[in-house]
Order: sequence, then structure tokens, then C-alpha cells
Amino acid sequence: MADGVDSIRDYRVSDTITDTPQPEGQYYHMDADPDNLVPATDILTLDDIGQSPDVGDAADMLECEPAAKVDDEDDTQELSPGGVLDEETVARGLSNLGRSANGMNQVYLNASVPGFSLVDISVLGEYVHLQKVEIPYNAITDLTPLGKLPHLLSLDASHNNISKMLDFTPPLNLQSVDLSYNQLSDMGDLSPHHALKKLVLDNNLISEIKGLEKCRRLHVLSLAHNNIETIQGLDKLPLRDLNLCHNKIKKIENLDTLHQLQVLNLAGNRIRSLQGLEGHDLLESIDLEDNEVIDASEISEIEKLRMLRELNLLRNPIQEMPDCRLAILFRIPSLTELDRHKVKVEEKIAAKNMFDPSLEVIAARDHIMHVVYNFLQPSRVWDSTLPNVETPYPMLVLVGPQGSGKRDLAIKLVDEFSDYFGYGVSHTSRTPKADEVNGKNYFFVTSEKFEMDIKMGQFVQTYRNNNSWYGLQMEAIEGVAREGLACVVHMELEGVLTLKNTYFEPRYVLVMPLDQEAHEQRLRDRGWYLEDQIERTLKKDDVYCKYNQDHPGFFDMMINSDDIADAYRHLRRLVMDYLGVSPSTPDTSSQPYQTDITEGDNYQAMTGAASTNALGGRTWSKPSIPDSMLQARGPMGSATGRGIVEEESYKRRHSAAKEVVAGYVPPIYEQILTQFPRTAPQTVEEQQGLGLESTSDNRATSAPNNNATTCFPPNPDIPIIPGSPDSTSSNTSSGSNLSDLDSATELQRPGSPKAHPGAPVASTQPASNDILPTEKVNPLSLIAERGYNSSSKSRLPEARPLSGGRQLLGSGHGNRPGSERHKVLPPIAAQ
Ligand SMILES: Nc1ncnc2c1ncn2[C@@H]1O[C@H](COP(=O)(O)OP(=O)(O)OP(=O)(O)O)[C@@H](O)[C@H]1O
Repeated sequence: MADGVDSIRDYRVSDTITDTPQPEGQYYHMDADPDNLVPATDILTLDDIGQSPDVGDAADMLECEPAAKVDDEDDTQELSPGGVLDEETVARGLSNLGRSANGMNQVYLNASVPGFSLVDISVLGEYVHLQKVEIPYNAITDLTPLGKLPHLLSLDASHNNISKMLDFTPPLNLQSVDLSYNQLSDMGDLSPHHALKKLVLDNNLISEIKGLEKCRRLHVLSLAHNNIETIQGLDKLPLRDLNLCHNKIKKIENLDTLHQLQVLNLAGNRIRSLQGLEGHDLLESIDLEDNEVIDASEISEIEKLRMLRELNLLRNPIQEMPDCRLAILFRIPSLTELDRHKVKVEEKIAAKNMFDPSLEVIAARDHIMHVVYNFLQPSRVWDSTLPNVETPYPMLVLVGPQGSGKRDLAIKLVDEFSDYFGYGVSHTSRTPKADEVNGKNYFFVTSEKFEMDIKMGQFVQTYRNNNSWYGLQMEAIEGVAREGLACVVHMELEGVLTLKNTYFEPRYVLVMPLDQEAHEQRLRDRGWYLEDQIERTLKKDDVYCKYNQDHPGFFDMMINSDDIADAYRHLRRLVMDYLGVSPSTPDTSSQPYQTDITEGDNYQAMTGAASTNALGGRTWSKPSIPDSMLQARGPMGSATGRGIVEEESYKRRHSAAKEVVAGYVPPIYEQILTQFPRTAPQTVEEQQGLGLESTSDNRATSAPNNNATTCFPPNPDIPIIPGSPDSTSSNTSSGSNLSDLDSATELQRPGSPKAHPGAPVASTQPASNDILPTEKVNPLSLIAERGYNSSSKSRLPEARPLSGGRQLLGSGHGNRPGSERHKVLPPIAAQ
């Protein structure tokens, strides 16, 4: 017998290492210095057997020693002949030297003898200090010898022929047992093994879960590949990881009391419903691969599991559902792994955009759809884009939730200021209400017609509400534009977001019922709406308020519409302020819109200038900012119609983009100059003609916002470009609106310093690379290319004759192009 083996056995027998020298052969001989051994912790208290760094490290140094010695011996010797485990075989498998349970001895704690076709393991009973025994891949049928190992913590007896469950005297503290791949058909009574933390019984013949009632420390239970049909016998166990995959389970049940469950594997069963998983708040991983989950609604059972990170539904009929992956990700956004694939951020965004797109995404899609359909139509020059694409067509949009009163306000406003405004009638597929007139309130069309019109590229924006379509057609705007009027429309936030993507740059007035009860009452009083419609509308109040808060400057103005008469009074005053209309304009409003115009109203300063109800050089179009707003902004206030915050942000982005593209940032002075209004340029004479000199300072700060010389000292380095809409030349005249086409095409000639009317005027010799690539593309050139150049004016739509007795307003200003009649809306850029 080799020395090493002798030593092991002797050590086993003596059980002791003492400080005093012992006769040779009686104790284990160690080459390593015992002093170097790190004292082991109390191994009985270890949670994870054999993983104590202290014990393990020391053992690593030494555990090879006996095996090496044995290897030097006769390798041909048969180990454990006849399947009877012998000491030599055990000697080869011993490892992990550590302290014995009583802390007095150095002992091997682990024995591993796999694959020896062992039948009899009686000899193991003599190794009383063993804490971990690994005897897989043998032919063991009887485990009773292990009853003699009182300190056994971990047993791996998988791949044997065991048919009786742990039928041995329980060790003190057996915590982990692996009996997978055996012949177990009955779980028996595991009460004696109440210390069990982990029990693996995979690939047996078990058909019933039982005997675990007393295992109050069981965290991990694996019963994969058995014959289990019903989940039971697990009540109140502290299970964290339960594996019941590949059984015959049809229903998830009796898991309610497993409050600590984190990982659940039910793959390879016959489960159809996820009912029974709800309420397991700690569940992190659910594997349901290869089951029969078919219904997407089942996801609702697990979508509230906040800790859920991994879900596997591969090989379930639910996978046939279109966009199944995105649908699941949308419903359970916390997932990091789905169907064995990591979830990408892009997928989560795609899921959100597909199933609950933000208002902005809805609007962007709506816009794209209309642009594409429009593009497919024969191109036209719209009256509302003239005199050039840089000139925003004047529009007023009243925005607000359903029943906020915006529609009534719009109609009332158009009635009263019919020389300025026309009502842009939207289309809808909803059925008309009793008092509604087709063509006045809406154009009422069928859904089919509406959708056909979409495909015909007729809409600027659309919006779907309560299964009905709403939309504003280009023709509705055009009809008003041809009259030379500013278009007033009302719509919901979604419509505004689409409109913000278009080239229209309307004024947006938020009409908001701030008192929700009053709003609710108004909706109920109408008697049109269903209960859930009212609920949804009231919820949308919050969306509006939040949007207004989160996007300062998004709306130009907000009007509280709790009291509709009061709201109209505000709106009226605002409009008059914009238009520069005299308060002497008779207040034609009657009940319920009693306007109350007092002497103290701030537009009174205009009285002298606009007593004839003329525009006084101010328009509804973007550059005209009410005095109150302009004052708040100061002399550097926005002239582009954006809110001040939007404007600042826009400027920053603009200059940053310029810097990146051209490596050049125009001085702030120039940037400001280029922000001057591109519409309704107003000459100094015109302002003087309005008697601005005699008005209060209030007017002086607001009126000249399109006159650089008033706001800023003239820069001798900056050339005044005649004909540019940004030009502030006082030599303006109300020339042909169409002549702008000439100047626009002129402006983009190669090498011309006037490359684009909107391009910043950088210096006396502008460098061509100061111009953003996008700025080099003048859409007017595209128009010109299509034949709408200066020589083909005849292609432009002819103005219709003036319809019925509308008053011509203002003097000395150009008409709104396309109308040639009303001198109402923005005067044309001077040539
Ligand atoms: N083109 C459009 N784009 C977006 N929203 C629109 C459009 N036309 C109408 N809407 C809005 O759709 C909502 C539903 O309109 P509808 O006329 O059916 O309801 P209502 O109860 O009469 O609403 P309201 O009294 O607010 O006008 C209203 O808020 C309306 O302003």
C-alpha cells in the first residue's frame, strides 16, 4: 500500500492531528507546512458547502498531494472491484482539507467518486468527517451508509439507480441533495431532512410533489423531466427557484403562497394560461418555452410583475401573433431578455412607438403620410404659400380639449372680424349633430371618402378621435387664402403637433378649461358624450396642462375658458392687439359673449392710428407680436412666431449647426438681424403714417419689430438687399406679389451674395461656405424648374373676383397674394 494511502486511512482512523510528533505511518504525512493552513471557519454554519474561501484555499494547496502519490503507484490496479467502493478509490476522491466539525482536527471534507459503477458505498460510512459527497454516475441503489456521516452537508448521487428517497438516518444538516437521473417514483417523506435548502430530483419518475411540508428552508426545488401533472404540495415553502419544466402540467396553480419565488421554469408543459403568476412580485425570470400559450391577453397576468427581467415564450402559439415580440416588450417594458435574446433599447422604443406612440410620433407619422400622398399629386402653387415659401400664411389655431369652447370662439371671432378672418372648415367622418350644418361646422364625409381624400394628398393634417377622422384639408385653407383672409381653425393637440411640422406657422392659442368640474359640467350639459368619452376628455385636460408646462412657448397664448364670455373677451382683445384694430370696432358680440372693453385696455393707444379699422401696418402674421409679449421679450424678442424659449433654443441650434457645417458662427448681432420678420415688412413711413410717433412708448417698442433701424443701430457692413423679405428698406412699395418669384430665383444664382432670402447676411462679401447646405436649396428654384418662374406667371392661379361687398382695408399695402383684393393680411415684402 502506498504511503499516501496509508496515511489517509490512518488519519481517518486516528481522527486527530496533535502538536506532538507521532509515530510515522500513524498520521497523515503532509509536505505542506501545517502552519500555513488558514484556520477554517465553523463549517457547520456555511451556507454554501465547500465554498468557504478559507477552507478551499488551504485545500487547493494540499488536495493534489494524495492523488499525486497514488498516481505514482501501480495504475493498473483495479479500483473498487465489483462495484464495492474501497478505500483506495475513496483516497483518490478525497479533497478539501479543512477543520472537522468540532474544529479540533484537520480532515478531508469532500469525497468525490464518480463513474466507478459503484453499487456498494458502505465504506463511506467510515469517513465521518465528510461534508460533501459526490457519487454520481454509478449504479448505487442504497444510500443508507450515508446515515453515518453526521456532518454531511451536500450530496450528489445523480445518475444512479436509487429508487428510494433519502432513506437513511438524516445527517445533522444536509442542505443540498442532487438525486437527478435516478429511479425515484415517490418523493416519500422528507420531513427528517428539514435542513434542505436545495433539492434536485430531475429526470426521475415522480408524479406527485409531496413530503416537503417540513422543509422550511428549501430555496431551490427542481423536478424537471418527471411525470407531474399538478403543481401542489409547495404551500408556504420559501422557494426562490422552482423548476418544473418538462412535466405534464396544464395549469399554473397553488403557487400563491410562494411569495419569495424569483425564478420559475415551466417550459415544456401544456400550459395555456398565465393565470396564477400574478402577484409574484419578486419573480425575475419565467421560462414558459414550448407550452400552449396562445392568447395575447394572457400577458396581462404578468405585466404587473415589476421585477420581471427574463421571459421565454418561444415555441408557444402566441409567437404567431404579428409583432409578438414588440407587443410583449410594450406590455412588460422591464424585460431585459425575451425569448432568450437580450432586449435592445431600440426594440423598446419601437414597441412604444408601435403601441403607444407619443403625441409627437403620431404627429410626425401623420405629417409624413400627408407629405408623401401630397407629393404623389400633381404639384401646384398654393395661394397660401405666396408670395414665397418664406412667407408664412397667417393662421390662428385655437387649441384645446373637446368641449373647451374653442369651436364656438373660432366661429364667433370669424363672425365679428370677418374682414380679417375666415373659418377653416375641417372635415370629419363623424355623424353631424342636430344643429350642425355640412360645410359650416365641418364637412361631414364618410370614413371611406375621408381615407380616399388622404390618399389623394388633400389633407394637411388628420387626427383620429373616438373612431372618427378629423382633418384639415389644404383646400379649406386655400379657400380662406383666396379671400385674402387669415384662416382660423380649431383642433386638438395632436393636430397642432402635425401642423408644427408643416410650413405653416400659425399662432396657437390654447383654450383651456382650468376648472375641471366646470368642464365636466359643460360636457354633460351638451348631452352628446358617453361616460367614457367624458372621462377620457377630462384626462386629456391634464395632458394639455402638462404639455403647456413642459413646452414653454409651444402655445403663443393661453386663455382660460371656464367662463366662455370671458374667454371670448380675452381672445378678442388679443386679436385686436395683434391686428392693431381700434377698440372703437363695435363689439358685435351679444349673449353669451358679452365683451367688456374698458378705457384702460392696452390697445387703446392704437385708437388714432386705426380708427378706420385699417391694419395700420400690423398683421396677424407671425412677425406681429402683441405689445404685451414684445415688451416682455425686449428689443431682442422673437420675430419668428416661436415662443421666446423655443426661439432661444432654435438660435442656439442654428448657430451650433452652422459652426459644425461651415466652421463659422455669425456674430450674435448678425444672427439677431436675420431673425427679423420675413413677412409683413413695414416701412418707417408706414409706421409714421400710423401716427406711431404720437402713441405711447408701448407702441414704439412693438410696432417696429420688422424694422431693424428702429431696434438696432444700422450696421454699415451689412448690405441691405433689395427685395429680400428681410430687407428693411424704406423704399418699399406694394409691388406685385409674384415679383418675389423673380427675386427669389435671382437670389439663388451661383455666386450671388443673396443666395437665399433666409440666409444670414454675414458681411459685405459673404463667403459662400457660410451658407448651410440646406440653405442652398431654395424651394422656389424647384418651382421655377417646374415652369413657375418669372416668365410663367400665367400658370399661377388667377385671383377670383371679389366676393360680395367685403370692405377693403388699409392703404398703401400690398394685398395678400392670391386675393388681390383685400389689403388685410400681411403686406407684401418690399421690392
Ligand atoms: N382637423 C382637426 N384636427 C385635430 N383636431 C380636430 C380637427 N377638427 C376638429 N378637431 C377637434 O376634435 C375634437 C372633436 O371634435 P367634435 O366636433 O367631434 O367634438 P365637440 O364636442 O364638438 O368639440 P368642441 O366642442 O371642442 O369643438 C374637438 O376638440 C375638435 O376641436
